[in-house]
Amino acid sequence: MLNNYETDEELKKIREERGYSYMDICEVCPEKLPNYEEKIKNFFEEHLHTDEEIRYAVAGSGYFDVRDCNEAWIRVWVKKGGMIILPAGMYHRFTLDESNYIKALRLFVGEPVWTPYNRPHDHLPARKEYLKAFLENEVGDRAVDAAA
Ligand SMILES: CSCCC(=O)/C(O)=C/O
Ligand SMILES: [Fe+2]
Ligand code: NI
Repeated sequence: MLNNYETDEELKKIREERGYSYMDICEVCPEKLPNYEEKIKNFFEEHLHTDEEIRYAVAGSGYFDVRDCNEAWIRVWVKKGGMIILPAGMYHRFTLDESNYIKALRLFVGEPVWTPYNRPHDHLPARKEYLKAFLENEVGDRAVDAAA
């Protein structure tokens, strides 16, 4: 469990291993997040980014929704001490849970780019590379399993 994100050794190791040079804090609640209503609406629009989205919950909790290979939603409940890494090009959305509050570390490789591309944005290279790296492999794996 993360105690102090500025000194935590485990987090330091993850940052070094994965090259997460940038880190800041994002608090999601009406009092702390400027333009809260607009932002929370945008977070819940299904979108992708051209880089990884990395969030580490230091307080509160929230839901990250992603889709399985049949397009069904999978809800990931990220709570205090939990980390999520969404690959570049993976569609997702975010919403708060009943606690109505999350304080998350945002990590990034280099200068951060937070631009969301709402679905559909299948023509982006990041989307094509994501499909190639994850979904095509998975289909390939199943074909091998079926033949075994
Ligand atoms: C928990 S941080 C707020 C959500 C966010 O930054 C984002 O990009 C959701 O997709
Ligand atoms: Fe996002
Ligand atoms: Ni576009």
